[in-house]
Amino acid sequence: MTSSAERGMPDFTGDFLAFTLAGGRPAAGQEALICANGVRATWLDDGILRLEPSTIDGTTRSVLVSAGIHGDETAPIELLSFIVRDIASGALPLACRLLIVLGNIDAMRTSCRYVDDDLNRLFTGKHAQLPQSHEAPRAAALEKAASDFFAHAASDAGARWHIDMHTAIRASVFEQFALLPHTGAPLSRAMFEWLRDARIAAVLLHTAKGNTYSHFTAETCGAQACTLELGKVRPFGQNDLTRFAGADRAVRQMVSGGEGVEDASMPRVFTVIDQITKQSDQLELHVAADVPNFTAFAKGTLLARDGEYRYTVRHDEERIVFPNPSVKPGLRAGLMVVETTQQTLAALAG
Ligand SMILES: O=C(O)CCC(=O)N[C@@H](CCC(=O)O)C(=O)O
Ligand SMILES: [Zn+2]
Repeated sequence: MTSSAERGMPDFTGDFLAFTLAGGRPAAGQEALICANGVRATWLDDGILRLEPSTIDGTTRSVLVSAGIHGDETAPIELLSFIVRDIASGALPLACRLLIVLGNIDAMRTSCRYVDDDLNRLFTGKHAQLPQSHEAPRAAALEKAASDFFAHAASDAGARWHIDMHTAIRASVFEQFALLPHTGAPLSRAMFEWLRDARIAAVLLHTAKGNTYSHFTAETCGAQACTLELGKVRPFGQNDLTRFAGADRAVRQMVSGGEGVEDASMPRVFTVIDQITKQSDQLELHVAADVPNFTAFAKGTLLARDGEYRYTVRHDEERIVFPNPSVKPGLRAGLMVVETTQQTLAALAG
């Protein structure tokens, strides 16, 4: 194994995003490099990189940080590539085993959410039902990479983390929010405190199993996992990365083992009470394109009709998240949530 300095920069750590988009592969025998501070960087596959500190013991955390599961959600992809650069150069100390994943590379190349199918609907084995889909092998590869990575992790639940970074199609009442998968495990106070430190304003609690990446790592790998929505979708190079400073700082703090900043309030919490599922191409969603995520609707409002199906607001107030009539039939066209901040925060496990 040679050091990156011996080989001369740039290597795959200098600009992991550019290297990945260009379809770069390390030369044979050059897949593992020793970077600054003795960090070992191992290129595992397109867009998949493992970084390890020089010493690892039974308490070392294992952290998966991913971006670009949707190819057009570019800001977190840029942030993640800068984190790789800074660890490799020594500017950011590394205190955990770290798996970096850039998700849907072909969709990134064409600035679209996906090529054939939404990658974030193909995890927990769903890819096996769509073997012809362009995204199916990628979902299988990402599942395997996560399983292999966490197979060598400390067994303590607090030692396994997955942060999956996205941006959303619409604006949002809460510009930055998180979604937690539903696995039946108790909600983790450590996760909520980290989300607070990341300046996440709201947390959405799923109440049903999903096929998302964070659901897979939570359920199958025992990770504390979340999906972050950090702002709006924009093309590469058009992001104001200062708007992502809170999450960027919190991810850097997690990987370097630094202390969080406790000067923000806990996020508000919303729990999913129903899902509007697209039954057919007849779906009418009565939510205009400029209505932000988490907009509230009053009891009795008709929000969707699709053949015989109707969605009418039942609670005094319900908020809609990710309304999207353009999804494929059978998929989620909107999530309905109600606020549960008090009871959720009161019940957090220590
Ligand atoms: O803006 C949108 O409509 C979608 C943004 C996005 O990609 N959200 C994730 C959320 C994952 C989850 O439900 O936990 C997704 O839809 O995959
Ligand atoms: Zn996304």
